Amino acid sequence: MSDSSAVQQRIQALTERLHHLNHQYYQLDISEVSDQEFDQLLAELQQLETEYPDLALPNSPTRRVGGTITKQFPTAAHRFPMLSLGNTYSEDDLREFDERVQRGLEGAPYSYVCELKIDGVAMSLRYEHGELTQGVTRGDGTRGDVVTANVRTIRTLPLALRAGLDRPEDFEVRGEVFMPLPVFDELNAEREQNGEPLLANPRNAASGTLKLQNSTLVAARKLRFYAYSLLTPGRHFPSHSAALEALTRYGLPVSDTWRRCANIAEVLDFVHQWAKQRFELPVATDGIVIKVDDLRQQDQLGYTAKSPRWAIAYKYPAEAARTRLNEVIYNVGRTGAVTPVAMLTPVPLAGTVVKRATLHNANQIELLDLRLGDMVYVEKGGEIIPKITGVDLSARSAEAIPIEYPTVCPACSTALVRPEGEAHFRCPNERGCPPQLKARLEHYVSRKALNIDGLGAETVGRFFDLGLVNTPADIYDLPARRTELVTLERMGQKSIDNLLAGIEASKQVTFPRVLFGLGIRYVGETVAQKLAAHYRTIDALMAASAEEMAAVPEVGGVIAVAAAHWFRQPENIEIIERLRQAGVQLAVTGEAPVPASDRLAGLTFVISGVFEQHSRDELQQLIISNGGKITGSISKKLSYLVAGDNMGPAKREKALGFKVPIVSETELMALLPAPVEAAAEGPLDAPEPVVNTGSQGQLFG
Ligand SMILES: NC(=O)c1ccc[n+]([C@@H]2O[C@H](COP(=O)([O-])OP(=O)(O)OC[C@H]3O[C@@H](n4cnc5c(N)ncnc54)[C@H](O)[C@@H]3O)[C@@H](O)[C@H]2O)c1
Ligand SMILES: [Zn+2]
Repeated sequence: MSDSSAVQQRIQALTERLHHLNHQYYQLDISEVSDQEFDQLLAELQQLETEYPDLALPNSPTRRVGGTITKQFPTAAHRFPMLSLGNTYSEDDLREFDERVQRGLEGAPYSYVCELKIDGVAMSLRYEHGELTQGVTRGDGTRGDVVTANVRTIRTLPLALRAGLDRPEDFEVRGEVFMPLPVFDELNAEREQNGEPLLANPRNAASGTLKLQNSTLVAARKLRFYAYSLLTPGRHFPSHSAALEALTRYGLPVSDTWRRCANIAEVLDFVHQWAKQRFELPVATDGIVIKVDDLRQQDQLGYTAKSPRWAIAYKYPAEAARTRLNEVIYNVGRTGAVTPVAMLTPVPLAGTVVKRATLHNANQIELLDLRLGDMVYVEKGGEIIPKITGVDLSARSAEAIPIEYPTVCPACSTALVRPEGEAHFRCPNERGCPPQLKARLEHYVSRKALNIDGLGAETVGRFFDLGLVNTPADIYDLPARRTELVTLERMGQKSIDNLLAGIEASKQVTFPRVLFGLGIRYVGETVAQKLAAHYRTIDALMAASAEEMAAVPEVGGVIAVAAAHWFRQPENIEIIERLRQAGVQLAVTGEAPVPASDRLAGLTFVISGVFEQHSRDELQQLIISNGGKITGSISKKLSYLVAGDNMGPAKREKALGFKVPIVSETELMALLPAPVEAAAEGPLDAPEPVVNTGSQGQLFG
C-alpha cells in the first residue's frame, strides 16, 4: 500500500471496526469475531501506524485499553493505571521480546515468571489493615466500576487477611475473576431449560455476572478469583515471585501453576507444557503471561501507552478444524424455541471428536451465508460448544444448497413466529407440539424440580411416546394404571414399585420446586423461590396481575407477563387443579416469617440507584420485614422513593411531580428500629481478624 490516501482509509476503517468490536466485547459481552481475528486487525493497525506515524488517529485503539466504565456503578480512580498486555501468537515474537528485554537491561542478568493466562475479567482489590475494602474493574484503565458488593460474594476470596509480619497496611491485589467451567456448563444448561439465550463462553459469563446489580444473584453464580499481582506505593518486595509468595502467605488464592524461568528456553518449555495440559483444568485459559521477575528491572524497562514493556502474553491459537456441513437439524426446546444444529462430518478437535456445532439462531446462518455441503471452520476456543466460525468459499461447489430456515415447526408444522427483539424463532403451539410437551415432562421430573425417583427423563419420554402421559398431571394417574405398566417391556415389578414410590414421594416436594417444575418460561429456580415466598399459595399467585408480580423483588416485567399469561390458560388451570387433587404441594408450609417490626405498615416504596451500605436486595428485605411494600412504578400513591447514586433523572422528576418524598439510604434506615446485632458482634477492631484460608496455592484444592 503506497498511496497514502488508501492507507488513510484503511487506518480509518480498522479504527472504526476495532472500536465497534471493543464496544461489543466490553459493554455487551458479545464477541463478533474470534480473539485471534481481533488481534490480527489490531496488529495490522499497529503496523500501519508504525509505518505512517502521521496518519495515526488520536484515539487509536492501539494506544489505550479497550474497555470503559459501564455507568451502572459508582466509579473509582485507579491508583496505578490498569493496563493491557502486549500479545502474540508466535514463538518467534517471544524470542524477539526476550531480545528487547536483554537490550533494555544492558546485559544485566534477569529471569522470568510464567503464569497461566486465565480468561476472565481483570479485578483490582484494595486491602486496608488486612480487610477487603474495595473491588474495582479495569474500566478504561484509569477509572473502573466499583463492584465491591459483587466481589465480596466470591467465597474463596478472604474478606480479612491473616496477619503477616511483612504485610503492607494498604495494598492492591490484582487478579482475574472467572467462572469455573463446571459452573458455566450448569448455568448454560439451566438457561437452555428456561428458554434463555446461551452464554458464549466463561469470560462473557463472568463479565456479565460482575455487572449484575443484585449481589444475591452474583453469589449464586459461584465466581472465583486468582491473584496475580500485588501493588504497594512503596517498594515492598524485590521480585514478582516474592510478591506472589507473599500473596499466598496472606491467604489470597494464587494458582500454583506459576513457575520461575531462568531464560527464554525455559519459558518456551512452559508454553509447550501447557498447550495441551491446560484443557485438563476446570477453568478456561487462553495463554501464558511472561513477566520479568525483578521489580527494579521492571521499572527500568517501563511502559508503552497501553502495556508494560516487561511483560507479554503468549496466546495459544484457537483450535480450529475444517470439515463438511452435511445437514442442519432443528431442535424444538421446552419453550418452543427452535435452535438450528449443524451436523458435520466428524473431525478431531482439541481432544474430542466434533460431530455437531451450534448455530445459535437464524441470524448466524445469514451472517455466515452457509450452504449445505460447505467446507466450514469449526472452533473450540474459549467456547465449550463448538461453533462454526467461517466458510471456505474456495471449496464451495456450484451445487451447494442455500439453507432455508423453516417457516413451520419441524415437529408439528405450526407456523413459526419470531417475537420482536428475539433471536429465536418459536413454535407457538404450546399445547400440542410433541417435543415441547415432552421437554416439559422431562423438566418436571428433573433433579431440581420434582426429582422423581424411578422416573427419569428417559422413562418419562418413553411414556410420552407411548401416549401414557401428556402433562405433569398425568403422572399422578400412573398408579391407577399399574396393570398397563406391567405389560411394558423393560418394566419389571421392581422398577414399577420404585416408580410409584417416587411419584408418591414427589407429593412432599416443596411448593417453590413444584412452581419451578411447571416450566413457565423465565421462571427459573430463583424466581420460583421469590414468587412462592411472596404469594405463599398458588391461588394467590394465580390471582395476581402481571403488574403486581413485576413488583416482587427480582421478578421483572418480562417474567411477570409470561407467568401471568401462563396462569390464565385454561389447560394450565386444569393441570393445576389435577395436581391439587393428587396432593402435590401448592402452598408454602409453615408459619409466615415474623416481621421484624410493623414500622412501615401501609407504606409503599420504590428503590432506585446504587447504594453504599446495602445491596438493593437487602433494602427490599428490610422494607418487607418491617411491614412495607415494594412497588415498581412511581405514582401519586407512593409513600417514598429511596434514591441511591446514578438514579435516572426521569424518576426524580416524576417523584417531584407527584410530591413523593425522596429519601436516601441513611434516611430510610432512620425510619427503621435500631439494629441490635452490632453490639453482639464485639469490638469492631478485634485484634486478630478471622482467617479465610480459601484454597490458596492450589487450583481448586
Ligand atoms: N473477540 C472480540 O471481538 C474482542 C474484542 C475486544 C477484545 N478482545 C480480546 O481481548 C484482548 C484485549 O483484552 P485485554 O486488554 O484485557 O488484554 P489481554 O486479555 O490480551 O491481556 C490483559 C489481561 O489479561 C488478564 N490476565 C490473566 N491472567 C493474567 C496474569 N497472570 N497476569 C496478568 N494479566 C492476566 C488480565 O485480565 C489482564 O487485564 C484482545 O487482545 C482480544 O484478544 C476480543
Ligand atoms: Zn411445534
